[in-house]
Amino acid sequence: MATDVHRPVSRFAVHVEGLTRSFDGRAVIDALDLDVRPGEFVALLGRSGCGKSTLLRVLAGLDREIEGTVLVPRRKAVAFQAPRLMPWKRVWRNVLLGLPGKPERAVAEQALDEVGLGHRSQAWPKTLSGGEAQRASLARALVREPDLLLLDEPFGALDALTRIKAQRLVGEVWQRRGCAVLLVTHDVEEAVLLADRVLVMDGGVIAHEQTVDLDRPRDIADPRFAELRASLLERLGVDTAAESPGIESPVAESPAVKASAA
Ligand SMILES: Nc1ncnc2c1ncn2[C@@H]1O[C@H](COP(=O)(O)OP(=O)(O)OP(=O)(O)O)[C@@H](O)[C@H]1O
Repeated sequence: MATDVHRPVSRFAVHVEGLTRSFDGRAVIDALDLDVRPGEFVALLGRSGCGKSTLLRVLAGLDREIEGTVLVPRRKAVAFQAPRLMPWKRVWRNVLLGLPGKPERAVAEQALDEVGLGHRSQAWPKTLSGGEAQRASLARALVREPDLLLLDEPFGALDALTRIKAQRLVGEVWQRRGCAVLLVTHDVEEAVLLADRVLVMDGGVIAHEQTVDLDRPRDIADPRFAELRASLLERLGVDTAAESPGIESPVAESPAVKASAA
C-alpha cells in the first residue's frame, strides 16, 4: 500500500515549556518541560496518578486549562485504552468520525487495510474483538495523517498475545509513517521494545529519561534489553529480584516509586 511520510518542518513534534496543570489547587503537572523530535518514538512511564494521561490530554488539545507553553503540530491524533467506537455506526464510519469535509469511504478503508482490518469495514463495533476494536481506533487516528500520534495505554486491556501483535503493528505503522509517537504505558518492557527514548514522570515533571539505543527489531532476550529494562524498573522503584519474568511490572502499585524518582 502506498503511504506518505509526513514530517513537520519544525525542529520539534512536541515542545513544552513550564507546563502546569492543577486540579482543585493541586499541581498534577508542575512546570514540566518536554521536547519530542519529529519522527521520534517516546514512551512515558510513571506510577498511577502521576499525570501521564493529563499530559496527553493537554498535548491532544483536549484540556486547555493550563499555564506554560505547549507547541504541537496541527495534525495530531489520539487513541485511548478504550477504543471509544460509536456502536450505532459501522466501523468505516467510525474511522471517519470527526474528519472535516466529506471524506470518502475509501479513505477509511485504506486506513483499515493498514491495520489489517479492511475485511471488517462494514461490521458493527459490537461484533469486533478487543484487539480488532483497538485496531479500528488506531485506524481512526491514522486517517488524520498525524505528525504526532498520542497513544494512551492502547494495549492495556488486551490479552498477552493480542497485545504483542498490537505492539508490533504500532511499531510497523510508526516506521512506515515516520510520525512522532508519544506512548503512555505501564509496561516497561513495551516501552523498551518500541521507544527511541523512555521518560519517567514523577512529581509533576519528567524525572528521568533513558535513550534506547538498540537496533530494531528488538530482541527481549538481548542482555542489553534486559539491562535497560532492569535500570528503568529500578528507577521506578520496582524490586526486580522479586519479579517473575514476563509479568507486567507493577509500576502502578509500587509505593517506592515516588521516593526513588524524587
Ligand atoms: N478532571 C479532573 N478533576 C480532578 N482531578 C483530576 C482530573 N483529571 C485528573 N485528575 C487527577 O490528576 C491526577 C493525575 O491523573 P492522570 O489520569 O493524569 O494520571 P495517570 O498518570 O495517567 O494515571 P494512570 O496511570 O492510573 O492512568 C490524579 O490524581 C487524578 O485524580
